[in-house]
Amino acid sequence: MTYVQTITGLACGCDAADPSAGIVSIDEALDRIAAHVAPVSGTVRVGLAEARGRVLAEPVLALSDMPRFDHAAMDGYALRRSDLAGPGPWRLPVALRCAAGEAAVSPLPPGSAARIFTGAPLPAGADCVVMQEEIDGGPRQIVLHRRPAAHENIRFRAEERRQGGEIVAAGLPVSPRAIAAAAASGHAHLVVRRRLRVALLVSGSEVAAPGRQGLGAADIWDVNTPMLRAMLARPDIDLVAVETVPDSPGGIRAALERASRGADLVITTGGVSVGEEDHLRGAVRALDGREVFAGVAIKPGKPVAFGRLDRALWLGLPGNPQSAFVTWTLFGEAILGHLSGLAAPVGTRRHVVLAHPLHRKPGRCEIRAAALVGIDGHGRETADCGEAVHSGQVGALCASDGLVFLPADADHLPQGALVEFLPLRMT
Ligand SMILES: Nc1nc2c(c(=O)[nH]1)N[C@H]1C(S)=C(S)[C@@H](COP(=O)(O)OP(=O)(O)OC[C@H]3O[C@@H](n4cnc5c(N)ncnc54)[C@H](O)[C@@H]3O)O[C@H]1N2
Ligand code: MOO
Repeated sequence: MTYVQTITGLACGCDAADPSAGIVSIDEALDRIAAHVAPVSGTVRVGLAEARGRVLAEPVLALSDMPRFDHAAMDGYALRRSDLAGPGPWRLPVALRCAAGEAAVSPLPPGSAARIFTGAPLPAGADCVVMQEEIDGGPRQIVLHRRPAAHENIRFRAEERRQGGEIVAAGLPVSPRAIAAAAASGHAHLVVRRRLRVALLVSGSEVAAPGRQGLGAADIWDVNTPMLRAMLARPDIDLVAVETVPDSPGGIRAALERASRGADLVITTGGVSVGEEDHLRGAVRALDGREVFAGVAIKPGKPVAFGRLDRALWLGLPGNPQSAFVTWTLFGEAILGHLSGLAAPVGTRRHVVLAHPLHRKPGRCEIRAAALVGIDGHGRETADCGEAVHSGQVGALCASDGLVFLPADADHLPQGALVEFLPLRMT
C-alpha cells in the first residue's frame, strides 16, 4: 500500500528570517533572483552533435509528419481484412514484396497479401500487418488462422505529430532525449541560448593554489576554485576569467571591475561577512553596484549576497567551502537557470523522511548533506543525514545524494520526520 502524506507549505521554516536584520529567507532570496535576472538575449544555431547541455531558445517543431508515411511495425504480411471472408483459416497469394527504404510500387491487388518488413511503407489498400510467426506457408501463398484486428501492426503517418507541431518545448536543457526527438522530427541543428559568460574571483590572502608545496604557517589550499571550476564546466557556460585575489580593498575592487567587463555573472568567494578583512560588499558599493540581498537565514551560508554591478550580476559566496557549495547550489544554479531562460530555473525539492532521529540547535534553516538509504513502510524515501559539521568541511558532501533542509525552529526531529530534499548532480 502506498501512503501519501499531504504537505502544506514549505517544511523548511526559514521564513523565520528576521527582515529587520536585512536577512531574508531562502525562498525570498530565490524570488528576488527571479525578479532581477532576465534571460540573455543572444541565440546561436548549433549542430545536434554540439547541442547537449545547451538551452533551447526556440521550440523544436516537426519538419514533417511523424512518422512521414504509414509503415509496418513488424516483419510479416500486409493484407486487407475485408479479403478474409467467412470462417478461417484463409489462404492468400503473396503478390507484392515491400522492404524498408523502398517506396511501395503498386497498390495491394484484391484478395492477396504483400510480404512486408519492419519500417517498409504500407502498400495502398492494406489495412493490417500480421507477424510472420502467426502465418503458415509462404513464400508464394500464406495461411492465416486468426482474423487480425483493424490497423494491427501499422504505424500511421503523423500519429506522433503533424508537421509544424511542437516536439520539444523552448526552455528545456538539450538532453540526449531532446536530440533524439529533434532528429526524429527532421532537424540537424537547434537554436539555443548563447553561452553564459561567467567570471570567478576567489578572494583570500591565505589561499594557495591547489596542491602547492611549502605553504606558509597560515596558508590553506584553495578549495573553492577547483570546486566551482568543476561546477561551471558545462556546455552552456563560457568561463571567461578565473582569478585569485588577496584581501585588499583596492585589489578586490580592481579585480571585480575587470571581471564584470566581459561577464554576465561574476561569482566571488570569501570576504562577504562582517570583518574588517571582508572587502567584497564594500567593493561592490564602490563600483556603484547594488545589493539585491545580503544575508540569508540559512546554515551554512548566511553571508551569501547577490546584486548587480554596472554590467554584470554579482553573486558573493561565503569563503567557507561548504557554505560556498550550498549557496552556489541553491542560488548560483538558480541565477544561471534564469539567465539561460530555463523553463524550470530552480531545482525541484521533494520530500523524504529521516531514517534516524536528530537533535540540533534551532535558529537558521539548516542544510545538511544526506544519503538516500531506502524506502519506509509507507513507500517514502528515507534519508540519512550525518552529524552537523562546520562549514569549512566538505568531506561529508562526497557520499551524499542531496541536501536536506532542516526547519529553523526544530531542535528535535524524530525518525520519520518529513523534510525537504534537493538532489545533487552525481558528477
Ligand atoms: N562576526 C562574524 N563573523 C562571521 C560571521 C558573522 O555573521 N559574524 N559569519 C560567519 C559565517 S557564517 C561565514 S560562512 C564566514 C564567511 O565569511 P567570508 O565570506 O567573509 O569568508 P572568509 O572570511 O574570507 O573565509 C571564511 C573561511 O573560509 C576559508 N576560505 C576562504 N576561501 C577559501 C578557499 N578558496 N578555499 C578554502 N577555504 C577558503 C577561510 O580561510 C576562512 O576560514 O564568516 C563567518 N564569520
Ligand atoms: O554560513 Mo557560515 O557558512 O554558517 O559558516
